[in-house]
Amino acid sequence: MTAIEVQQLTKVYGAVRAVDDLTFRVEPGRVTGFLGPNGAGKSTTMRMVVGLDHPTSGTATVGGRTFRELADPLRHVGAMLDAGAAHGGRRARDHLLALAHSNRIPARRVAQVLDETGLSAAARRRVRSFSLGMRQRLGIAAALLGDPAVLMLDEPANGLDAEGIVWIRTLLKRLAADGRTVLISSHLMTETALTADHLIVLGRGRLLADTAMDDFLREHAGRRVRVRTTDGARLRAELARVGWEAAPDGSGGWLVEGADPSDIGALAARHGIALLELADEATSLEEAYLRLTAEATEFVSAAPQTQEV
Ligand SMILES: Nc1ncnc2c1ncn2[C@@H]1O[C@H](COP(=O)(O)OP(=O)(O)OP(=O)(O)O)[C@@H](O)[C@H]1O
Repeated sequence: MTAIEVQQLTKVYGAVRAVDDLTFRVEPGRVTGFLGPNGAGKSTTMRMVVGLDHPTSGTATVGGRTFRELADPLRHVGAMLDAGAAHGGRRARDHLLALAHSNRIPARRVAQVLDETGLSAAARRRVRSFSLGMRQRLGIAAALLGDPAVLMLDEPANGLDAEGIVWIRTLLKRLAADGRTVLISSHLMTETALTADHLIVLGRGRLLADTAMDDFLREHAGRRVRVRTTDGARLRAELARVGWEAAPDGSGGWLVEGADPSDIGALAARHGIALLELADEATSLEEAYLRLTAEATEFVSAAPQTQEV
């Protein structure tokens, strides 16, 4: 079982603390979404995990070893941090063959990963003729090449079409179900909600959350009920009497923040109000995430300044 372990990791660029005393573990067997606003430190953290950047202090290890200590690292960690990394003049197959050769990976893996990423027909084309989505697939093919126990992908769905997005979601879930460690950064909340089981959220280089997706939604999302009735005005008045506020949903129904369907159903029954619809509106990951990061921003701007910016 191979985990990514980040301990008291800090990276300072001049006056910017890009990563600030970060500690977390990415566990095998599940997809972990890595979230945070622009500039939160996600890419810097990932770069330190694969040895592309040196920590100012702290450690980032894979299976207890730093990336530089791993023999044939692509056989342990597959990373796609920059889908533009392949040289445009190279043919896709040759790019993968060179990577395989330098990491002592059998050449037959090249055909396998080209097939797995849907690029077999384009294997002999030069990378410069590839669309953004095809480059993305090639980056994922390179990450899969060494059949690694750990995968780390920066914005894996970037540039993929609808079919490609379903493909990558299914692939990532299967890789995690195989027992691999899968870390994906993303700004696509709906996609992350469908793919990830666990979340690590950063804000200004610091850890804001490290939690199961379900718990995250429960903790940071508000409850909300959508209700439609033949007598909206009366329902609204009765709700107001017991402290609930019903707001029009724009399509003839009402939204009641903070309520549970059973609260509304019981109240309507007591007053003989007919309900046409009563639905628990699951708050989206996007709303929960925005609430958390907004709280963090408020906290940061309200806190005393300890450093010159
Ligand atoms: N090589 C560098 N030199 C100077 N500053 C850097 C460098 N790399 C990153 N930074 C700064 O570090 C901070 C964190 O950047 P990083 O790219 O890690 O964030 P991110 O969470 O990946 O953002 P995004 O979602 O926009 O990709 C930012 O303020 C960025 O400007």
